[in-house]
Amino acid sequence: MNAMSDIEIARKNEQQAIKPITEIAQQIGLQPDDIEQYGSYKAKVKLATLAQQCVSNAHRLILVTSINPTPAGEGKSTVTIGLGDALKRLNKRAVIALREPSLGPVMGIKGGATGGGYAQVVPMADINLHFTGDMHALTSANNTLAALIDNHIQHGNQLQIDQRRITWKRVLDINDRALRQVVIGLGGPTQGVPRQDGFNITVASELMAVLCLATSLSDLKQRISKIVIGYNINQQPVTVADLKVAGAITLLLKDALKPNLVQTLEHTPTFVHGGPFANIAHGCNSVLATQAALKLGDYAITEAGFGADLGAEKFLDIKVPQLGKHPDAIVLVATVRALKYNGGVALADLKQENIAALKAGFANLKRHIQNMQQYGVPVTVAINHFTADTAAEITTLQQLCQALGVQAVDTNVWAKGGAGGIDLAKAVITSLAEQHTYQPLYEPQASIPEKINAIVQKIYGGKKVEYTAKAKRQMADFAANGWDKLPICMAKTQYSFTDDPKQLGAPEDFTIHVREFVPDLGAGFLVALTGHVLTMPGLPKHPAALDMDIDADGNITGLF
Ligand SMILES: Nc1ncnc2c1ncn2[C@@H]1O[C@H](COP(=O)(O)OP(=O)(O)O)[C@@H](O)[C@H]1O
Ligand SMILES: O=COP(=O)(O)O
Repeated sequence: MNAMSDIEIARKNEQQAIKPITEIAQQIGLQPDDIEQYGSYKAKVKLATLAQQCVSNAHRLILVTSINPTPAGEGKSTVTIGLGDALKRLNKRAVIALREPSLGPVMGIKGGATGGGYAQVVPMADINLHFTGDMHALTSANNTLAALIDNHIQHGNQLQIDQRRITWKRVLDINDRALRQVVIGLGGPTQGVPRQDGFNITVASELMAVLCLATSLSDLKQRISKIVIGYNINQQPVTVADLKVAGAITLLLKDALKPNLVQTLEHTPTFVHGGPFANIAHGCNSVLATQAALKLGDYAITEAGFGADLGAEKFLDIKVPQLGKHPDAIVLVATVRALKYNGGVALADLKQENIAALKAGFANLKRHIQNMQQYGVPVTVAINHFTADTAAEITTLQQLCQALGVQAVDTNVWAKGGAGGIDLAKAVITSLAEQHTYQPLYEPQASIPEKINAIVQKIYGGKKVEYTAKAKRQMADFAANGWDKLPICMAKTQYSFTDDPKQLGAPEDFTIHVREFVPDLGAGFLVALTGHVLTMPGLPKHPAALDMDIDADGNITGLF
């Protein structure tokens, strides 16, 4: 009999075992008045409730990251959920914090963001589709700002905005390459002012990053005020505050700011909030959700997108200063399949045993281990077990990690849920007892090139950085504006330490090419666009949408 799909497992659980969200909230001390229900199984937590709680030093933060992934992903969300369930089985007060899905990957190639197998959060279809409306609120807020910019130009352009230098893009939460470059305002004087524009995917919007880093409604509005939407005819920055619309944009996000509460298949409380990708944005769920997990549980388990060179680096160097707490342990998810892929095996051949390729691809995991150890945080490797993995491959991988002094735990949460993560949970608990001194990668007052060099040389393993003439001009302008003390958010391919998605494994002595910067002053970081990374992905030849369906009774297939 074929294994049940993610959606089938979730549907069976939702019919038989899912608990009312009020019971899940009560598990972590939240009363009905502390939450706003969205149906029986989803809720938002009131900001006033969260503001009344405090983070105890006894509470532990566990960050889950991974090696460079195959296109399908290597199981960070799955392992994060399974680890939370395993800690709960060990009678620990575990609370999970995840990012929320974008419809782009859901309809595209990656699928949802609710874990998989028996390590999932539910209600799975609700969360992966429209959830509590946060993505739609962000899309509306972003595009309302875009409309207000063009309206300002239409009605006299008092701020003398240079329509050739508007950096604020429209967004949609869809992978749609046809919208990357568009012309708007056609049709004559009453239809707007013609100009070139384009769409990003909603999760790449600076408003997503602002929502994920804001710690209150007033902080949200202050951050929104600082957003640079473009430049005037004297090439001076124009902000949302200049347009006097920060209040309106904040108003549109008043509910989206509240963290969403759901549960795992094993009823572990889980906050799912904010969903920036880690290749084109900072890749971390919200500060508010992570703080909620820390305040309401003894063990907060959270994840950051793609490999540790992206999501974890951005968690540690961008989110931690806002969160006010660094991870007490890091779990690095590795899969035999992705290591063989990094060792040169084609996607179609990853199910065949190949010890030599595993050993070759191990260089990728080794670099990620050493990178995370640079921050002074104990690292445990979670081997996310796939059915095709052989005993020889698992043993080889464990021996290679042991030679580095790092424990690699065979983790089977996809197939067994929390029961498959007990060994990992015990290893993490042991690592939490290790004394350590946290060491950020760079100091905030370092220059932009110094910060980027630190990331490229200490994390990516590269040798140098080349900047286009435009990027060099921007760095000079940023220094003149006093923006150069902000952290850097590297926009780079998720498949490689380099900015070439085909360079797998652990390349050395390579150059990173920065083509331009985007100053996200609201979020409080500078985005460095490298290589050909896209902020509006396209759909693949066979998008997941082709395999989706819903029957007359509402039963969904093809969602994963
Ligand atoms: N051990 C496993 N065996 C089989 N499929 C898995 C396993 N772990 C994860 N998956 C599947 O792989 C996909 C990616 O998992 P996910 O946890 O979303 O990865 P990430 O968060 O790293 O992107 C999901 O469809 C999930 O069901
Ligand atoms: O930003 C990407 O996140 P995943 O690694 O969860 O796909």
